[in-house]
Amino acid sequence: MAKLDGKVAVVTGAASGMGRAIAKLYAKEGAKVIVADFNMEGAEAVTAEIIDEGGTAKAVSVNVSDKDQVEKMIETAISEYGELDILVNNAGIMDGFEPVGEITDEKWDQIFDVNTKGVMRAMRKAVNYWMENEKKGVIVNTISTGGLNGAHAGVAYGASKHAVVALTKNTGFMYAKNGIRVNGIAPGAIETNIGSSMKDVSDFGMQRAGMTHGLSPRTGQPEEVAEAALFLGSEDSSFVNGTVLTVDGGWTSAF
Ligand SMILES: NC(=O)C1=CN([C@@H]2O[C@H](COP(=O)(O)OP(=O)(O)OC[C@H]3O[C@@H](n4cnc5c(N)ncnc54)[C@H](O)[C@@H]3O)[C@@H](O)[C@H]2O)C=CC1
Ligand SMILES: CC(=O)C(C)=O
Repeated sequence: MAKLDGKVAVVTGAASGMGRAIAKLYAKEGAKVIVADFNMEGAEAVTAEIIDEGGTAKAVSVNVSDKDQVEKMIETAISEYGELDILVNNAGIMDGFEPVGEITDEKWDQIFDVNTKGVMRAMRKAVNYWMENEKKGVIVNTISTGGLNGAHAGVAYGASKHAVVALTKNTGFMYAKNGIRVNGIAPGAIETNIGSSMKDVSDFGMQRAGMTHGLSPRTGQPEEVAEAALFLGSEDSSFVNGTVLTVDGGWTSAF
C-alpha cells in the first residue's frame, strides 16, 4: 500500500527544486497534491508531470507573502479534495549573504515575509481548520542547516530560518495532544534553482560563509530531501514531533 493513500497535501514552492520533488513523491505515494507556487508556469508543468504519471494534482497560484492568498490556498485544498491532511511549507528565498552591517530593512522584511511569516500564516490556517473540525494533521517545514547555525547564509536568511525552527517546535508541542504533528527538515546544500533568488551578493558575507561550505562533502539532490519529507509526512514518523531532521550528507556533523 502506498504511504499517503487518499491523503490531501499542500506543497508550497512546488514549481521547482525540493518542492517539485516532494510534490511528485507524495503523488506517487497516493496523495492528492496542491502544487502551490507563484511561478504558475512551473506549477502547471509539475502538475502535468504528476497527472501523466497517474497521480492527482492541481496547480494553485500563491504568493506566500500574501495573507489572503495563503488562506485561499488552504481553502482550495479543502474545497477541491474535501480535506487537508499534510501541509508542506517549502517555498523560500535566499538573501545575498549580507552580514548585519549590510542588511537593509527592505531586504530583511522581504526575506521574513516569505520564509517566516508565510510559514506561520499557513500553519495558523491549517491548525485552526484541524482544531475546529477535530481532525488530525501533519506539517513539514523545509528549513535549512542555516536555521541551525550562523554560517550558511546571511543574517536575514539565517534569522528567518531559525524562527521557523521555533515555529516548528512550539507548534509541535502546543498541539501534540490534538493529533497534530509538526516537524522540519534542515537540508544542506541542495542542487536547485535557489541561487536565482540571490540578489546584491555581499563579497564579505560570501567569503565568510564560503569557508563552511567547503566542509560539505557533496551537494544533495532534491529527491534525497523528498524522501525525508515523505517520512515526516507519513505515519512512518507517527511518534516524531516538534523536531528538525538534518539532511546534509554529514556537513554539519563537522561543527
Ligand atoms: N537549495 C538549497 O541548498 C537549500 C534550500 N533550502 C530551502 O528549501 C526550500 C526550497 O528551495 P529550493 O528548492 O532550494 O529552491 P527553488 O528556487 O528551486 O524552489 C523554490 C520555489 O519557491 C517558489 N517561491 C519563492 N518565493 C515564493 C513566494 N513568495 N510565493 C510562492 N512561491 C515562492 C519559487 O517560485 C520556487 O518554485 C526553501 O525554503 C529554501 O530556503 C534549505 C536548505 C538548502
Ligand atoms: C541555501 C541554504 O539554505 C543552504 C544551507 O545552502
